[in-house]
Amino acid sequence: MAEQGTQRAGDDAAASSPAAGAPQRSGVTREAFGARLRRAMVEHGPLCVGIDPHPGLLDAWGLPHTVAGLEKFSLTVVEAAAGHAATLKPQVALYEAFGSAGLAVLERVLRDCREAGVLTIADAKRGDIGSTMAAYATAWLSDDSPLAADSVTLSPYLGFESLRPALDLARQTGRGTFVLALTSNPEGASVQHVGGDESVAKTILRAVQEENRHVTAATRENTETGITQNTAINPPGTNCDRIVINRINAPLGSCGVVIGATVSAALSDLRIDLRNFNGPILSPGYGAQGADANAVAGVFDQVSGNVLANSSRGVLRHGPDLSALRSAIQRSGDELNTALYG
Ligand SMILES: O=c1ccn([C@@H]2O[C@H](COP(=O)(O)O)[C@@H](O)[C@H]2O)c(=O)[nH]1
Repeated sequence: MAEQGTQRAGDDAAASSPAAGAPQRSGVTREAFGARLRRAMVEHGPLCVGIDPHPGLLDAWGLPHTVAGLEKFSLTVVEAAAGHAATLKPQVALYEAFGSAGLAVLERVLRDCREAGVLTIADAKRGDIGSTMAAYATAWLSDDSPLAADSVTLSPYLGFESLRPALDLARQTGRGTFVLALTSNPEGASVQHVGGDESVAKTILRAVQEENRHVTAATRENTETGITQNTAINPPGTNCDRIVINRINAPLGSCGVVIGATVSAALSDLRIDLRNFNGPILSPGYGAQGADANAVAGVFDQVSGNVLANSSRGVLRHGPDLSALRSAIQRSGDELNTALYG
């Protein structure tokens, strides 16, 4: 993990103080997740590679359905993706399926990512009443936990404020959260699309935006004054739209959302305006679920610089050969770069 910077753990672009009442941690100095993610996206582009060791993929890779097979699969993905994608997202369920030995493999994966400097999103989709939520928060977001990741996915359907222990601990330890807002699966509509103009999804987006309120002023200032061109994505001389350049460089909050690349119709039906959204948007649905890079760009045209598009099976099917897998990751990253940043 890149533990650069000398800010107090959890500080974002502008000052923010740890929420009162949240547990104090060991005080490792770590730059805020939003800032670390922004840098990773500038350096490596908007691709998140999912580590989803499905039984069918283990078969396709010629690996046994054992803990050894799980480990070989996972570490191959880490090796192929490190330095070629902004983040890695292990799907926690597929490790839990192997019991405690599977979780030990996940601990190793998270540790290896940290050592390789790759940011992680533990896709655990946790959500519970506040007192239990505190234990989930400790597991995924505290410095001392063997399962600590850079960020974790959260389900707000016990009420957004039930997530408070995780939101606060993430801020204190310089980690991040991704809250489910509009998931990529069709069944999500029966909960998330309810409420018309005041849909459940819109309420979640508003709550997340409020969590990141301290980045708004900095973003506006950045857009008005102009900023350094992102030379990794837009080499000097590239004729790019200045707004896109600014979006790519704009500060990101550390609290993000999950919005599927498959929900374009819902975004317009529910009249959701993402223009001022100030956090990262993790977008599954690219690849195996049918959305291509242009579809991702179309869904998020107002906020392209905030998008982290996940592909799991779409790239994983190119393994087990390391160079074939890495090439697939690079191809996906390149097509997303072109589609989202022009
Ligand atoms: O709305 C959501 C939230 C999470 N996911 C997860 O992302 C990956 C997608 O895998 P693919 O193979 O690229 O389809 C998987 O881990 C899901 O649990 C999602 O798909 N949609």
